Amino acid sequence: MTLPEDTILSVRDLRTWFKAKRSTAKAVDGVTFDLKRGQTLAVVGESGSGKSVTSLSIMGLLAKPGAIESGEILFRDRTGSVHDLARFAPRQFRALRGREIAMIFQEPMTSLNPLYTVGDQIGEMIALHEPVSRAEARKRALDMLRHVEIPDAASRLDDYPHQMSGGMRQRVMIAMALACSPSLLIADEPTTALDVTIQAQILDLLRRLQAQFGMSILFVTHNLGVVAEIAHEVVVMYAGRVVEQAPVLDLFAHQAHPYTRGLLACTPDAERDLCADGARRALYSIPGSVPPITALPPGCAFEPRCAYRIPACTEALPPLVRVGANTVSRCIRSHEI
Ligand SMILES: Nc1ncnc2c1ncn2[C@@H]1O[C@H](COP(=O)(O)OP(=O)(O)OP(=O)(O)O)[C@@H](O)[C@H]1O
Repeated sequence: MTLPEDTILSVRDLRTWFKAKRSTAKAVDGVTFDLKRGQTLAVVGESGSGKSVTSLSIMGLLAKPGAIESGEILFRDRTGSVHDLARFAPRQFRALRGREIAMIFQEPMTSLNPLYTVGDQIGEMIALHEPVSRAEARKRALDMLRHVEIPDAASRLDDYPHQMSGGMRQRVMIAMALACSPSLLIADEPTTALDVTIQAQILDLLRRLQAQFGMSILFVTHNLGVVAEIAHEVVVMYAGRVVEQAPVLDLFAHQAHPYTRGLLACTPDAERDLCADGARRALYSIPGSVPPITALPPGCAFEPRCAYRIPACTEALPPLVRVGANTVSRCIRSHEI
C-alpha cells in the first residue's frame, strides 16, 4: 500500500452500501479523495448526500446493514505505517479510535455521559489508551480543558455536562477527542447546532488547535460559509458521489459543477442579498430535491435539477475529470460554465 509522504488519509473508490431485500441504497458510491497532513478537507453537500456515511466508514462505525462493498481507506498512523481501514476488524478499530483518529459530532451529548464529571470523562479517555495514574489523568484532563479555552478550567473539572452551556459542552467534546493527540480528527457538523457567535469561536478554536497539535481534519458540513472559514480543500458530494473537488480559494472563485454553483447561491451573503433600497433579495434555492439513492438515473444524478442540462447528460454517468490546475468535476459541460 503506497501513500504519498504528505498524505494522511486516502479514500479510493469507496462504495458503502445498505443492502435490503428489495433494493440497495448506494449511500457512498465510488468516492475518492486525499487529505494532506496538517490540513482540513471539508466534505460538503445537502442532507442525504453521503457525507456522514463516508466518515462513519472511515471510523468503522457503520450500522448494519451498512457495509463497505469495495474500495480502500488508506490511513497513515503516527509511526508511519499505512493501514487499509476498509479491511479493519472491530478489534483493530478499537485500538485506533481515540488514539489515532477521533471524532466530534453535532450533538456533544452523543459523546458525553451525563452521569460523569467532564474531568473524569476526559481522564477515562486518556487512561483507555495510555498507562497513566488517576492523578496524572486528572492533570492531563485539566490541561485539555485549558487547551480548549474553558475559562476557570480548574473549577469546571468536576462539573457534569448538564452544568455547562452548549458551546462549553462542545469544547469539552473537543478536549476529549484531542486528549490522546490523534493525528486525524473527523468533525461531523460540530457547529451546526450552535448560534453564529459560538460557531465562529469553535471554528477559531479548531484552527488554533490544528496549528498547535498539527492534526489533520476531515470536516463534514452542509454549510459553505463554514467551509470558507476552515477548509484548505473541498469535496462536494451529491447523491453518494463526488461531483467536484478543489482547493477552497479556487472553489469560491469558480465553481466547475452546476451543483456547487447552486449550493453557493443558496448560502446567505449580506452584501449580495441586501438591495440598495434596504429590501432583501429572495434567497435562491436549488429547485427539486436529491433523488432517492435506491433509484438513481443512469446519467448525471443532478441532471433533473440542473440549469445547464442537455440530452447527453442522461446517457451515462459523467466521469470525474480534471478541469483546472487543481480542480476535478463530474460534469460534461464543466469547460463551458
Ligand atoms: N441505516 C441505513 N439504512 C439505509 N440507508 C441508509 C442508512 N443510513 C443512511 N442511509 C442512506 O445513506 C444516505 C446518505 O446518508 P448520510 O447520513 O451519509 O447523508 P449526509 O450527507 O450525512 O446527510 P445529513 O447531513 O442529513 O447527515 C441517505 O440517503 C440514506 O438513505
